[in-house]
Amino acid sequence: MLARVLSSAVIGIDAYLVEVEVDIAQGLPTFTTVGLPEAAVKESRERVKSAISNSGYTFPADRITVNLAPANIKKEGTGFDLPIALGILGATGILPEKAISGYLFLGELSLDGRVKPVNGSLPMAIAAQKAGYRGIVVPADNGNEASVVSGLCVYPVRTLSQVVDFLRGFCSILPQKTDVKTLFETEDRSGTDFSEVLGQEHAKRALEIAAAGGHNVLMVGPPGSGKTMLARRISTILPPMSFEEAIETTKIFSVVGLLNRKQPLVTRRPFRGPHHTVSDAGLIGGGHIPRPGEVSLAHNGVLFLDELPEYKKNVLEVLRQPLEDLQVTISRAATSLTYPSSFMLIAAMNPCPCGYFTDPRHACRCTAHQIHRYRSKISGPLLDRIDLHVEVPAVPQKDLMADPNAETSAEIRQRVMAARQIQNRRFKRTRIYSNAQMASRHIRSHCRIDDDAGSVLESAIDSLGLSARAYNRILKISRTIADLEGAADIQVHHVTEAIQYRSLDRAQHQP
Ligand SMILES: Nc1ncnc2c1ncn2[C@@H]1O[C@H](COP(=O)(O)OP(=O)(O)OP(=O)(O)O)[C@@H](O)[C@H]1O
Repeated sequence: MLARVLSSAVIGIDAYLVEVEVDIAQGLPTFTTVGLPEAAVKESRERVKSAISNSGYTFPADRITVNLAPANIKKEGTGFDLPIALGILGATGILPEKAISGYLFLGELSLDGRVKPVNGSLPMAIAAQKAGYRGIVVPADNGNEASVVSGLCVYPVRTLSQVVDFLRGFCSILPQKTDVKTLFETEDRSGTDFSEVLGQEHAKRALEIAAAGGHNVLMVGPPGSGKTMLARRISTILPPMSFEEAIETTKIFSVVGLLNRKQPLVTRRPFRGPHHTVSDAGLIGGGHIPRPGEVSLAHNGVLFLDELPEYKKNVLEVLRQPLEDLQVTISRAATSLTYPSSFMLIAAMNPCPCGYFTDPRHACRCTAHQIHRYRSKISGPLLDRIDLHVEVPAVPQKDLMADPNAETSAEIRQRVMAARQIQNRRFKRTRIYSNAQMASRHIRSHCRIDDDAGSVLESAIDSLGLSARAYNRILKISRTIADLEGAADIQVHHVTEAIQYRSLDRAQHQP
């Protein structure tokens, strides 16, 4: 006897449909799973056996063959437990074939028959909806997440026997619905605000420009000057996430199993701050079947690397691909997966190994050679992908008084959003979204400067010893500064301000 049950599995952040075929034939009792199952899928037979028996059904003492089709893709995870169990119950005649068809099933089984949550239920629900299924049966703990998808009935279940009763028509299950709008409205803005950062007007202005143009930033300053504090507040001035962005980021969190079950949609831009001991696999993703790393978990949000020179050289080098391509491809012998990784990089470092080179209140103990060696840990190509360099000096005592007139994140965000709207119009019908992503040809057409601004820029390059690669960076930042002002043309004062944000190019020439 043969039964077919539909399920789904994830590749990267997208799901594909899997047909679970169960054949029961007379013979010595065996249980074989074919179709490239990984260890967790092979082990499912033990869980399925106990779950069926402990739910009050008879487990057949026959030869059972389970085939997971398509057979050429590796299957991993525990989500096939429920469909395999239903297939066995279908093949033994407990469940009529008609009852099973039209639904997609996923769920891990515990030995007593409870249905436990699995990773990736959001992409699987999207796959079910696209394929036109009438419903998806998911573990109750995944119900919130799957019900974010509109146009699909999501049936949350707690036990195997509840699923069987539902399919046999002995009980009904109310489809779960989530009003996606409320997820955006009830969003907690985390309680942090730019107005809490005292002084540091120059750094705040730089971060506003960075947020407006999607530029990467490197902050340089002594310990305790507020670099971490500033970085943590960046997401409060970025534009709110769109629904599409929220879905993309949520899919990544879903496949890694990091989704908060009560907040099924990531509606707040992620902020990821991996420690400097992170491995290259931890940062960009890896593993036997590649999993997304920190750069993908920061997708549509902020990746904060504190103490940048402390990260291992190979870790900093692998950052170059996601920074350039906004996605990372991880290749393994068996498979090659691509994960999105469009994030804003906010890096921070001390100006020297002891940290106090620019702090008037502390004497710096470092030699010129030590400082040079420390700074040169950040390679030219990486530095090249960071548009803004910002000096964050120690805050003078007089500035450490709460300022009742300090601008709030909401006020700054208004300006950021206005500048983003200008960019949306500018880059309509192109594949780029912000000034930071402009390639040379875009810079040529959108960052034209008049003769006055051109001569200011040229003399800055000569007198400050700026590298040639700084030229395009300065033009991009000038474009964003002009957008923040609502100016159609880049003017001299935009260029003059932008030049200040390439301080490390200068430093390289003055070790
Ligand atoms: N400008 C500031 N306004 C208000 N508080 C500040 C400011 N700068 C520093 N602080 C206080 O000092 C603490 C330490 O700051 P923070 O960790 O941001 O410094 P940092 O520059 O990142 O230091 P480190 O280099 O050691 O990481 C903050 O939690 C905050 O309480």
